[in-house]
Amino acid sequence: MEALDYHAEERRKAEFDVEEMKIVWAGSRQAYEISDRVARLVASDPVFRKDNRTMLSRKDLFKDTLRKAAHAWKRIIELRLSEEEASKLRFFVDQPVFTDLHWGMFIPAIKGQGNEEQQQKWLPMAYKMQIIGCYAQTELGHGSNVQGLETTATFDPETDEFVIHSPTLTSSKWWPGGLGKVSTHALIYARLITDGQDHGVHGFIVQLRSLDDHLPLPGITVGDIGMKFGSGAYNSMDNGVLRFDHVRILRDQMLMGVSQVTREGKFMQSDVPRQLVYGTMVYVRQKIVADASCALSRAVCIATRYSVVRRQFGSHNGGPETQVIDYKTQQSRLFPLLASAYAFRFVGEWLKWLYTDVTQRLQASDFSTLPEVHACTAGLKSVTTSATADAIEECRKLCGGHGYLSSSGLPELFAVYVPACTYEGDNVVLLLQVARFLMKTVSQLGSGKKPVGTIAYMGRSEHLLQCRCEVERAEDWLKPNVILEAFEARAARMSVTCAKNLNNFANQEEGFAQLATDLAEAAVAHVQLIIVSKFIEKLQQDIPGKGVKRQLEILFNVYALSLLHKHLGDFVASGCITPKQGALANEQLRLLYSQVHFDNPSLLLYMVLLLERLLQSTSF
Ligand SMILES: CCCCCCCCCC/C=C\CCCCC/C=C/C(=O)SCCNC(=O)CCNC(=O)[C@H](O)C(C)(C)COP(=O)(O)OP(=O)(O)OC[C@H]1O[C@@H](n2cnc3c(N)ncnc32)[C@H](O)[C@@H]1OP(=O)(O)O
Ligand SMILES: Cc1cc2nc3c(=O)[nH]c(=O)nc-3n(C[C@H](O)[C@H](O)[C@H](O)COP(=O)(O)OP(=O)(O)OC[C@H]3O[C@@H](n4cnc5c(N)ncnc54)[C@H](O)[C@@H]3O)c2cc1C
Repeated sequence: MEALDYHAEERRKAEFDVEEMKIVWAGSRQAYEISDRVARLVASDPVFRKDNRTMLSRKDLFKDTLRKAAHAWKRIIELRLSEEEASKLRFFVDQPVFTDLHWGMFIPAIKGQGNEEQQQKWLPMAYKMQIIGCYAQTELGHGSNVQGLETTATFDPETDEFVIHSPTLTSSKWWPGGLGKVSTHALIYARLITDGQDHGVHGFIVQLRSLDDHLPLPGITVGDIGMKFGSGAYNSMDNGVLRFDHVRILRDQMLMGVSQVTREGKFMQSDVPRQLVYGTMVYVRQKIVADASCALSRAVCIATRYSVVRRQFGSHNGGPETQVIDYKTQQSRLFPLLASAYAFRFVGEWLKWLYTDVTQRLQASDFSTLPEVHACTAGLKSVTTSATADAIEECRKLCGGHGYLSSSGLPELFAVYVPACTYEGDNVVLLLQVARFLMKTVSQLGSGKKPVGTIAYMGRSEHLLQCRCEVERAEDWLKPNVILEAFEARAARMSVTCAKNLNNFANQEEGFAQLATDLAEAAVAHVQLIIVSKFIEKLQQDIPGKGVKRQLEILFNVYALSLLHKHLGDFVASGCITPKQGALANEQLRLLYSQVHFDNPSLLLYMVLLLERLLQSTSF
């Protein structure tokens, strides 16, 4: 049977309403219709072809990218696409490009950290792309440590200007996307200095290139930092280097939404947390979580199609060989990745709500949820991108030799995706931010301050430290409340144990440094609990369509029990489950794999109905 006929056959065998499942994956009927419409637009437009990407030189790849970006912008204007449709268009064009940073960071930073006048001045030009901006924070010497940045912005009261300067080689801005060739402006993060006093890092809008001839302005040295990981991949982006030699800008080019400098040079810190200067990073981190489910679904789609079609060994009496998807080892490697795509999809939907909620609260000067939002965006960005990067590599291996061919789509997907574990915050550094939040919560347990939201379970830690999971048979692991309690108990015990061990150190900072690995692991346990709990909440919603909810329940159990199996040591060491109960969980997982199998290609293939047309535009 031809591969495509087989797929059609598999779809017909689906035990659930594929059309309704597409809506679940998209988030809503409207979102699905937008995705489908934009996917067809991209797949049918030869300008957006992708099959030649890995064969182009860096220069031709970059020209091709600019051509695509210009064509995309033209189509957005012609078709009057909404911001959501435009964002989908960028997603399906599927090539890192300077507009990611213009729309994804430069504009959000002005909206989040600029005052009203600055938004009115800069946003209309940015929306019309009369200026192109980038987000220039990282330097050669500092990326993770933002407070270590060296670029200076010194106020000159004589002229009512800031002098932007790169005092050292390590203060050179290094990495900003869009900086190397395209951007006319940059959002520069620099040390604000007034009257000899250093007020820490703040944002400044600085013009880099002439709007007439695009040449660098006086005092500006700017260029591209060169080839990056793999051919094609992120080399379509002009990540750049930038140095300032006493460049003067007007005072009103400092973003003044969070803090201000008066005409007299007085520094004014608004009564808002200084960390709002980091707000753009929080915004992108929550977007990256949703993007993880998309990248993961692409890889899993390719690996499943291969696994359904590929046959190897097992022929009897000249009959067909065995489909590799029937091997238990193939299932145990592939199906948890399929389940993870859904898990990340749903937690990404929730995180988008959490971010929208905090944005509304900030407008009312309610900063109460800011710490939790920081912990959730940092932790979920870290856990989902690490898991997705590992999963893409696993999908390559699941496809045997063909997975290593560029035409499979996997090498390029891997090379484009893996920097997500680094940009927008190194994943370990972000886990340590989550750990800081957890330790602060545990330290306040006795204070009467009741933990709420995603950390509410910590308020039940006394119970959780004693509880034993009520599992006597494998099928007991199919109960969401049993799974949830196991994950809560594991996370609570790991955090409380770290907090107790920290008390053995006279100096908290020293303790935190010595216990950093345990703290990072406790952070992972907390974040995985959030993902599990949001999947359960999704299943508690009304989910229409024959068999759809049943399939999602199977995927939930595959996701949770495969994590439990992978981290069994944590669960058993923390006493919440016994080795025997762990074995029962693994037994249940095996049973689930056989259930997922019969629907898996349909589950997968409907997920890629949007992507299928795009995959056909590669040569895979
Ligand atoms: C029309 C066309 C449409 C097209 C659309 C296109 C759209 C595209 C969408 C784009 C999406 C994705 C594109 C991705 C591109 C990525 C490109 C990459 C960009 C970058 O990488 S930008 C640079 C990123 N850099 C970092 O992330 C740096 C990481 N480091 C830090 O964040 C900080 O240094 C730190 C948090 C690690 C430490 O900060 P520090 O000031 O030292 O603080 P601490 O002392 O640790 O903590 C002090 C207290 O502050 C709290 N805190 C810290 N951070 C935050 C925060 N962000 N929010 C709130 N609170 C925060 C911390 O918890 C402490 O609190 P406590 O005192 O404990 O109560
Ligand atoms: C493709 C790509 C695009 C990028 N785009 C932009 C952009 O547009 N704008 C921008 O400003 N930046 C950008 N960046 C830079 C990016 O934000 C930084 O690389 C990132 O924040 C990591 O910082 P770093 O490179 O200094 O790594 P480091 O922090 O030096 O990390 C190196 C190692 O040190 C470890 N480490 C560091 N600190 C600690 C600690 N306290 N405890 C334990 N371990 C620690 C890390 O875990 C890691 O293993 C981009 C980077 C990439 C790869």
